[in-house]
Amino acid sequence: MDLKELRKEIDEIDTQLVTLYEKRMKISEEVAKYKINTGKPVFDKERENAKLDWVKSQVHSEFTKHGIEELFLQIMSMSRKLQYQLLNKNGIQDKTSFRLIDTIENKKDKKVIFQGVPGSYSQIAMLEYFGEDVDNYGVETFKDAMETIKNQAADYAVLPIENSSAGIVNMSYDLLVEYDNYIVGEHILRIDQALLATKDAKIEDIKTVYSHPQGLMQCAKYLDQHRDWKQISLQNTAASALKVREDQDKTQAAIASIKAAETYDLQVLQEAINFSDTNSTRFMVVSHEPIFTIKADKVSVCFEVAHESGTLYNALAHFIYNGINMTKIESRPLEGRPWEYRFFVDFEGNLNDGSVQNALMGLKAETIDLRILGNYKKYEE
Ligand SMILES: O=C(O)C(=O)C[C@]1(C(=O)O)C=C[C@@H](O)C=C1
Repeated sequence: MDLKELRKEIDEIDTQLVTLYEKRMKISEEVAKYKINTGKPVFDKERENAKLDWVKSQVHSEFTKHGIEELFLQIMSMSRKLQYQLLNKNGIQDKTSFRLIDTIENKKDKKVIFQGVPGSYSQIAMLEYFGEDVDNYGVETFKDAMETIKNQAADYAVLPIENSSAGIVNMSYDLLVEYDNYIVGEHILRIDQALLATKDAKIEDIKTVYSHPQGLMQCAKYLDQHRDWKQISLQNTAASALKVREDQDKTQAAIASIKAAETYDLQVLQEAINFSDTNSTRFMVVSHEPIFTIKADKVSVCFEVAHESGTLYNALAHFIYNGINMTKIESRPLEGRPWEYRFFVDFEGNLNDGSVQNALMGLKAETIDLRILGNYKKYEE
């Protein structure tokens, strides 16, 4: 047979497949109506597994068993998506506990905390976001910040979540899971690390350099040129500046902000020592209240998936099939369960959008412990 004839045969089979697919989806619509009336969940894992076993038993080679399984996974996934859409149209939404408010821009009269001492990047980010005259104070650890917000002793906390050169701040991710606090805003700060020392110090005097591990990492190339310097990690960059000031030892230096040099009356021995000239840190603004505004255009969620082939793929399919743009995915190890992970996903949208509600409904049914971490306005310069 020539190619033309073979393609004609394929076209005939495809015509049947398309007709059958449409017919199947129409029945899925009827199933959705039944489920709307009875409250039965859309996702029926047992039924899907039985179906997959059966279709595999109908074909012969390993290769076609795998292919038919893939095909039916996709078909049933589309069928579920259609059903979630219909449920959503009928006003059956997963009630998120999020409350729509007019604005969080009313930042006056709010008490805001940051982690660290004055002069820290967190404080600078906080002042840029909330304004110079906001009522604020520093707490010692990230956990203290989350705890203070939980107890409502302050309204908002500003914590770093990611640096453009050194990557995510693990602690912030883990604390978002541990606490029922929510992201209500974000701010990006350009980070220019400087080498600070006492007023009488010269570069040749330096023997020890203090900073936050991220500060040391961001300046790795510069520190490589001074291999004889001992590197010591401290709680944060500004705390390193404070140490140098308190010790008044000209062999010590700190990697911190220029603002920290002003705050602690130190000398800037060298400016801009970070290796990336676009070095910046993204901070999150956290509140105890699950609130969002109509202007919010970014959603952060996290979830676990069963340790089975295809589960993450199927979960992420809810973004694709709802036309949602996923902007980030991260994973963090699960405590006590080696080599298992919790996934953190950021995507564009508002909790009021039908497509977002639809995706969340699907995700909730098909993942484990889905948490909506926040819906907030994306940072814009
Ligand atoms: O049988 C059902 O309950 C359906 O909703 C149909 C269907 C399918 O398309 O085959 C879709 C979703 C369920 O998870 C199981 C099966």
